[in-house]
Amino acid sequence: MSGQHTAYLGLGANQGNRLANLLQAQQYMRARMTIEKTSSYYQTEPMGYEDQPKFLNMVCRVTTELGPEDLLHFLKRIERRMGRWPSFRNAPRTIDIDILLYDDLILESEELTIPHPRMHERAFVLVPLSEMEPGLVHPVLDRSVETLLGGLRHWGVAKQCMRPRPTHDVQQEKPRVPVCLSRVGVTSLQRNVRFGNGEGSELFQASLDLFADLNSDQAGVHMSRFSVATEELVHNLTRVPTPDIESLAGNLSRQILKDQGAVRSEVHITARSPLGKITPVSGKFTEELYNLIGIASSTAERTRCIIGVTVEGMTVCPCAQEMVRSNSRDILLKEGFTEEQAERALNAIPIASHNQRGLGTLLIGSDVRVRAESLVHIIEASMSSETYAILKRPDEFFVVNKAHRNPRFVEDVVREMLRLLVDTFPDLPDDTFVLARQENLESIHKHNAFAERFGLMCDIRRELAGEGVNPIRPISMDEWLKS
Ligand SMILES: Nc1ncnc2c1ncn2[C@@H]1O[C@H](COP(=O)(O)OP(=O)(O)OP(=O)(O)O)[C@@H](O)[C@H]1O
Ligand SMILES: Nc1nc2c(c(=O)[nH]1)N=C(CO)CN2
Repeated sequence: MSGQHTAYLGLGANQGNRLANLLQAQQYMRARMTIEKTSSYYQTEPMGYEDQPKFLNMVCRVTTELGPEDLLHFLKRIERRMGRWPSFRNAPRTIDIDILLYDDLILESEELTIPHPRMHERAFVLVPLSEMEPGLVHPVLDRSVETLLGGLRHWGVAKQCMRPRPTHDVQQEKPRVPVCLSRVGVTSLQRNVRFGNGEGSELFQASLDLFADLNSDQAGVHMSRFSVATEELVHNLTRVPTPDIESLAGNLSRQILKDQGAVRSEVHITARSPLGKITPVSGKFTEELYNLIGIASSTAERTRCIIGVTVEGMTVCPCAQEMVRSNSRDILLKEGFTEEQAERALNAIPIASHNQRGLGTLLIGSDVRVRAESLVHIIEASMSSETYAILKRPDEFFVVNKAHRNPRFVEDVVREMLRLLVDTFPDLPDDTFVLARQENLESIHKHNAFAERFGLMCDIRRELAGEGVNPIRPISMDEWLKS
């Protein structure tokens, strides 16, 4: 037999920690099958040999590639691994796993009978099975599980509530330290998210930070329930594709606002995204990963969204390059070159300097849609050189040469990003929020170098046009999101 088969398995335990045994058995089973559905857990009176502790029973539906005999042997090995050794029929056990049904198979061999020869007379099998699939038909008796159960006189089974029931709600209690909190949240929640539309969607690995600002009557309590509610919300909203990262951030923030009765909510999503590129000289295809960023903030009145990217590139230090150049000039003069010859030589060849991996970030808050890929290209073009995941020798030379002909400080990169942004998107409205940031992982220092500019598009445009600086302090991202 090959392919996938559907089987129903009955599990029982009446020794040791019964629930732990049933859960452990399922964990072992997953190595060779997918557990598609499980019933509740039932406390059941022992049948057959009655002088023994009560059982905990459950059934599950699985799919497996194992044939019936191999499945039986696999299950028996799990039973042995869990400390069950052959004993008398119906004896107490740490775990018992029976094959109840296997596709529509009817089989009777020396070691295996399918359907299980006693399943139709056992309430500890039929009750959980009918909870899961009442209409399932016994292929030999040609009756549904529900009908078979109706024919049993004594059941002796009781559904178990496995959830702990706390006597009081700790999260609603007055805190021991009487200080109000401003906001609560969940950070670094890792999820796979889908972006796309009806025609197709792509899977991205994402990290989410979610916050709710508390109003005065909530501010005194803990709100740690937030994390449970939020995990569920994120699970539900990320199962289906969303058109883009800002829509997902917006949907999440609106829902948190509603669910938590918060004054304001804020969601930050970072997703690792691929972008295809061709290497500059060898023409090889490479896939670069960059961080796609979606931020949303919701109040009862409005939702503000920001989209952006963080991209890696390379910068060369202009300051060190100037020192090397001046030193090289002195050497050339000492060697007998004239001032003019030395200058010509220095202009003709690249000059050494230290260089670093730079992280450039551009964030845009606007109702006008900006493609993330466009921002990636703007950031890359603002550094000394873009970098590539794959570099053949000629590409490596190209990147080093380009970077050394194009030295830039972090401040230069930020200014260049803004110049290119304004030039590339002349239609972005004046009230668009912009943040440009460069962080260099310095190679000759132990610290990073950092520069940032945030504010409104109208002010940046005015400055770029040489029309002066707005005397009012530029609006920060936090202020813009809250405005
Ligand atoms: N459908 C089946 N599922 C599991 N074992 C089966 C099945 N049909 C036959 N057997 C055989 O029954 C043997 C005894 O099984 P097991 O030790 O589970 O018995 P038991 O749990 O004491 O009683 P019961 O079979 O009534 O549940 C197994 O070694 C196996 O060869
Ligand atoms: N309640 C209950 N009784 C049993 C069980 C069981 O799993 N539950 N298993 C048996 C032998 O497989 C015999 N008797």
